[in-house]
Amino acid sequence: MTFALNPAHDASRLADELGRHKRIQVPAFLVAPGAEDLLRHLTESTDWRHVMNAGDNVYEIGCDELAAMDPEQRALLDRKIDREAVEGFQFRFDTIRVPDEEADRRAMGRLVADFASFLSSSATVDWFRAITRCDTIEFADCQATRYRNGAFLTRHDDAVEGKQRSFAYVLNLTRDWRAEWGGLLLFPEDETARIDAMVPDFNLLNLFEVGQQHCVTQVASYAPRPRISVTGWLRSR
Ligand SMILES: O=C(O)CCC(=O)C(=O)O
Ligand SMILES: [Fe+2]
Repeated sequence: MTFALNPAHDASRLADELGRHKRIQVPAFLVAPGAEDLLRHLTESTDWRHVMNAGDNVYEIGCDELAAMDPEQRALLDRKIDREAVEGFQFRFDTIRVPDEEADRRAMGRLVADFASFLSSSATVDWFRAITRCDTIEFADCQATRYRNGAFLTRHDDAVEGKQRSFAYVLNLTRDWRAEWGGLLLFPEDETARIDAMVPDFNLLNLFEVGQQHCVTQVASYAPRPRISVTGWLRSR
């Protein structure tokens, strides 16, 4: 599969909106078959890793190992994570990571790695530079994420020393999602009483400037499907 940007995007309108609001949503981001293939590929993938943090440390475990955990140990882990999430930075979700280097992406030989290469190609980087009015962007890093029931990511601002991230992107792939299923991207500093939510949708790109507090609300216990996306940051080297 070769990926292509939807030719109907109006780059200067998107750039104006992003300049004004520091975040935009771009529906129908890819020419549709590319997004369909990516969703199928990720839905069928069996090598997802469950990642979670304890303070500054990140831990991961195969999703099959998580499922096979002793129930008491699992309950302890869940309780610890929930306690930390109350006011701290905490996350738990599933990931498939894509390496940053083009040669390693090729060697990975998977559609999600091809997508990362497409995002980092000179034509797509030029498009991102035009939309963001940020000429320093050189490549996109990339991971697939899957938020199953109970997954979440508390507020944070994506600014990490040395990573040179300018904008975050999230290509949402899940179809027919309902807001009450959770998995909403929120910007909690907007206002205290009333804030906007970005609801997942198929082939919908969210793009936002690094430095804004944001979070992903917990996917409800009753959500019938996982929230699947491909996400990362536009970076310079
Ligand atoms: O999945 C999303 O909507 C946002 C993800 C995010 O903020 C992150 O991975 O840092
Ligand atoms: Fe983030």
